Amino acid sequence: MATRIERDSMGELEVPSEALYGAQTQRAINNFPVSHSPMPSAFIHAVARIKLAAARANQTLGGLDSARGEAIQKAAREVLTGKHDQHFPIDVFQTGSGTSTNMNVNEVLATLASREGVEVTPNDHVNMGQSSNDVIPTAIHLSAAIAVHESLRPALVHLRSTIDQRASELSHVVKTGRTHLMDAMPLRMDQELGAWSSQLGQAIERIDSAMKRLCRLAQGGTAVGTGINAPIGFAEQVAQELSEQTGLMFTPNDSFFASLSSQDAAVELSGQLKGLACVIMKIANDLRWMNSGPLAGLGEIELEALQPGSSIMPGKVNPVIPESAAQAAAQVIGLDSAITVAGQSGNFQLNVMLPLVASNLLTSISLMSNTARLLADRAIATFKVREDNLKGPLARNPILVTALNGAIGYNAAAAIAKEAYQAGRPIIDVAEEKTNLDRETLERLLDPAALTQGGIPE
Ligand SMILES: O=C(O)C[C@H](O)C(=O)O
Repeated sequence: MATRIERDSMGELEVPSEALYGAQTQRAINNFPVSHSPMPSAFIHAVARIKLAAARANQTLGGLDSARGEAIQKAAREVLTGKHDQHFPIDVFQTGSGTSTNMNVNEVLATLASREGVEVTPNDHVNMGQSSNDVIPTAIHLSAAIAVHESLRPALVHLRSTIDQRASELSHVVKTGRTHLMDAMPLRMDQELGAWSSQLGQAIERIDSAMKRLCRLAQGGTAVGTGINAPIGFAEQVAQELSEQTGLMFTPNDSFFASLSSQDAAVELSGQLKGLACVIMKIANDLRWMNSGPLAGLGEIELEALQPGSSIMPGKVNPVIPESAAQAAAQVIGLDSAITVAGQSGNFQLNVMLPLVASNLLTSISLMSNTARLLADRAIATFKVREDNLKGPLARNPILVTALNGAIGYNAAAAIAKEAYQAGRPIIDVAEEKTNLDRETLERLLDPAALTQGGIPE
């Protein structure tokens, strides 16, 4: 590979000739061959947004001349198109402050900006009025807030409205409820799907609430939180610039010392993503149980056939979308554990597990966004209900006898249920023999559809 010589405060080293980055990035590439996973591009773009906003603020407040300021802004906009993503190769498992990634962006922007015919340096111009210690926590909040706003929330709203649509189409379908996986009292399918919708609605509320804290930024705190080397008004102007860039409402946090040394808002959002993952897991599991069979399972629904299920068993079709969703949910729950540990890693004035928080949070948001759309479009919108399979077990369900508790008492009802179950007979026939309730009364009391309304059967 052709190389060129670059220099930093530690001396000289070789970097690939084509690389837009410089010496500090190359040192980090050499130092951290750990996961071979680079920082997510959404995170790099968030850092570029901060550099763009900082250049504008520095032009107004910090004495950055307009030629350099404009060149840095142009370079940042180019990075935001994604066309230079390959120039940000540093591993997630790097310095805990994310200094390597901050310097990677500083170096690439300085190279691009210098092509405009002005000398722009990574530390003095691109990083002016900033430290990794405020840039990286700001980029965590910014990148996560953008991802929630642009991807996750719309995907969750779409999943919820798809569920609501199916629920209203299926409000006539009555099925056997299950508790402990065992036959229980009946309910309607819109009630069952309505539970998923309500869970999702509340997950969205919790994520919306976490967004408020996420929109408070570290920028302006610089090295330890005092704001050393940043001009007065810098924090406010950067927050204002980022708000204009994104349409979100960012403000400086009330304590930069807290912003630099903690990751509480990221831990909170990750926790809400974990809660969402539990919702997704529940929906995925209900779908696969309902779809089980087609002959020897519950067979209540038929998921759309998307691919051959088996390499050896011809004709087998598996619930691949719920399986994918359940794995994504498991991953989010796992990533949250690492974020929880990282959130505790604030030592005095700096949290030192920031790149891990950034990467895991964005991965979780992306997994949940994509999963919500897949579940909506390739499972929930398209499953068919096997109504005939629902009717038979419903009529024979001995638990319907619960509706007779008021008329004949729990013990008498239990005896009827036991006999109906052992003899495999409809509950109504056994109840007619064993009680003095007439057929008409029993039909009314044991009507599965009526039993889905709640209240005391009359
Ligand atoms: O990179 C910086 O700006 C500061 C660094 O993280 C440090 O505190 O040592």
